[in-house]
Amino acid sequence: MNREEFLASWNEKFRPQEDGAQLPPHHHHCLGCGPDNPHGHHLTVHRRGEEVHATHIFDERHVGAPGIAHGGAVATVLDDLFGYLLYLTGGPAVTRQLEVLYASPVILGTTYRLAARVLRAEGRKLYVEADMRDVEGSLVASAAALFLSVDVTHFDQGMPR
Ligand SMILES: CCCCCCCCCCCCCCCC(=O)SCCNC(=O)CCNC(=O)[C@H](O)C(C)(C)COP(=O)(O)OP(=O)(O)OC[C@H]1O[C@@H](n2cnc3c(N)ncnc32)[C@H](O)[C@@H]1OP(=O)(O)O
Repeated sequence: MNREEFLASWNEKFRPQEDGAQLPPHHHHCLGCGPDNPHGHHLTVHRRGEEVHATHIFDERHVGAPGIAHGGAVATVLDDLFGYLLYLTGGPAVTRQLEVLYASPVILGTTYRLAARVLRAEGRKLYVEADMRDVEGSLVASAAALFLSVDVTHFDQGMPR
């Protein structure tokens, strides 16, 4: 996909998304949500009111200590979920700062529920938070991040020359 096609597909994704809708992946090879990335998490995310929700099971590709998800893999999923809030706020932004609290080990092969929301927006700054819970509702991890809105030309930096 060249730059123009990529840009067109991204603009299409920013159309208003109905409550309950499954939101589109950032792109097909995104580490968090791209369906065509064999190393990725293949996150599936829905809009729930002013939040975005996902259910996720970490597997052997994400192992840190035996049987337990790597903290970086957990951070990846939380960061990517934040990237879905951009469909609600309506424009591209990137992570400037990310803080993760690991409340308890994330066990491979276990279902977790994630939710993220915008706390506040100040100019280009978007303050967001997320939590990840087990099916009983106990908190296993939470995250807070600052996203900064960017012009689409930001993504030109990664385009093949
Ligand atoms: C061809 C097109 C295709 C499009 C296709 C799109 C695909 C879209 C995929 C998305 C997928 C998402 C997936 C998950 C999200 C990632 O993973 S995003 C990837 C990881 N993040 C990055 O790569 C970002 C790397 N960092 C940067 O590029 C630059 O630092 C940034 C974020 C653009 C900011 O640069 P900058 O604009 O020069 O920022 P700067 O002027 O220093 O600061 C701006 C303001 O923020 C304030 N600020 C900065 N840091 C802080 C802080 N920690 N606390 C408080 N204030 C702060 C500054 O004081 C300043 O305030 P003002 O002076 O304006 O009042």
